[in-house]
Amino acid sequence: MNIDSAARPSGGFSEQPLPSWRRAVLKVGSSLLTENGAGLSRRHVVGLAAFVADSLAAGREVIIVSSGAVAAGRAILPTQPARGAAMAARQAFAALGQARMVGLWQDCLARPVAQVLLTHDDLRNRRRYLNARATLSELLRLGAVPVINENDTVSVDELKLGDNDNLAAIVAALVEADLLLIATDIDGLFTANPRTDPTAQPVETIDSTDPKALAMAGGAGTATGTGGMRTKLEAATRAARAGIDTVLFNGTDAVAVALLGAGRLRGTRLRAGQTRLAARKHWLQQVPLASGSLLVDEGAARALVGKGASLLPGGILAVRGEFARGDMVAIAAGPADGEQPVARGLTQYSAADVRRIARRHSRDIESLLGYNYGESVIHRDDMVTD
Ligand SMILES: Nc1ncnc2c1ncn2[C@@H]1O[C@H](COP(=O)(O)OP(=O)(O)O)[C@@H](O)[C@H]1O
Ligand SMILES: N[C@@H](CCC(=O)OP(=O)(O)O)C(=O)O
Repeated sequence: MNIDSAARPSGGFSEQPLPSWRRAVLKVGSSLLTENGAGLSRRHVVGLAAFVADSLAAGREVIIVSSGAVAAGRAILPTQPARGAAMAARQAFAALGQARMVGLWQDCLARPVAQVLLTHDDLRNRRRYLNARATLSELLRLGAVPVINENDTVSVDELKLGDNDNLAAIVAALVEADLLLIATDIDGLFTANPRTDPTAQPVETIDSTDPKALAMAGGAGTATGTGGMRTKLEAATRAARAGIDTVLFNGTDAVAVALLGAGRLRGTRLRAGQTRLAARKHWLQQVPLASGSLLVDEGAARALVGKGASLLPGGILAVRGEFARGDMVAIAAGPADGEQPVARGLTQYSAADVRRIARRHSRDIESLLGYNYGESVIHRDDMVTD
């Protein structure tokens, strides 16, 4: 690709390698989908969609988190909200504009686009969280492009995620993305908001959790945006906790967008400082144990500890107590008078289900239960050994 880096001023940012990735979440802010608050515009979406299409063609996976529903809806029925009803008006605008926003992505992408609307509740409730994860994996397997937004029409004030930067970080952890790409209307992070401080300097790379980064960030630059740099840095911190790097770049800059496709970043890299697996294992250690537990045979215990294998139903001898799908359960092995803790992990099946599939082959799960959530009861990535 021949990219003329000198074609456009870059706010002082030079080029650096983009961290390598196979699955990424791309967050696109309202300012990139709208033109001065006057409804949707494809101007910047076309370039971002081309980046997505090229990435898919190269065998990568991209999940889009897109804003713009409220801005689109506001332009469809421009009206002043009734006094005290700003929230209801915003929710109504979101309902009006959502379909058009997703339609815009579909217009610009040849692959089928799938609308996914999430609320804070969906992401806090472990069963719904796991189901959202399963749906997104299936969409990716089918070759669709998920376009996610917050379900603004049903999100109540105190439970709202409120900004799509944080939503994108949660989704990145949910789908175990390698990278969170945030497209916005500014070249990257500056030492202060350059729209108000002419001495602001570009920051090309910084640790996501460095308190200096958050101190630099100000609010939104336009009436269309929500949260400004602050929510982007919160999102980077959140992604870092899952071991995911974040990059910020200017989605209005066609050169910066094209560079991404060539594995180059002109913008800010926010480093996670730990690998995804290390972050996940650390997080798993912190999750409280459910009251139930699993007793496994010696062969299964050896496979878990020695080979880092997943726990299959065939190696489970007994189920103690009760737990739900998604709970953290303890795994033990050994004779009744000398059981030893072996590992702990997030179970794909409830206690009642495991009682029915214990000692059986994974291929029998579907016929025994009438459904299946995968061949393992606990996947190795969801497990830490004691
Ligand atoms: N330190 C900073 N560096 C860069 N931009 C900043 C900074 N502090 C505040 N901003 C503002 O953040 C804006 C981007 O956030 P926002 O308007 O919410 O965009 P989006 O719609 O893409 O989420 C920039 O246009 C800028 O005005
Ligand atoms: N869910 C809202 C977007 C909220 C939001 O975070 O906006 P932005 O800061 O522009 O990414 C919408 O679709 O309009």
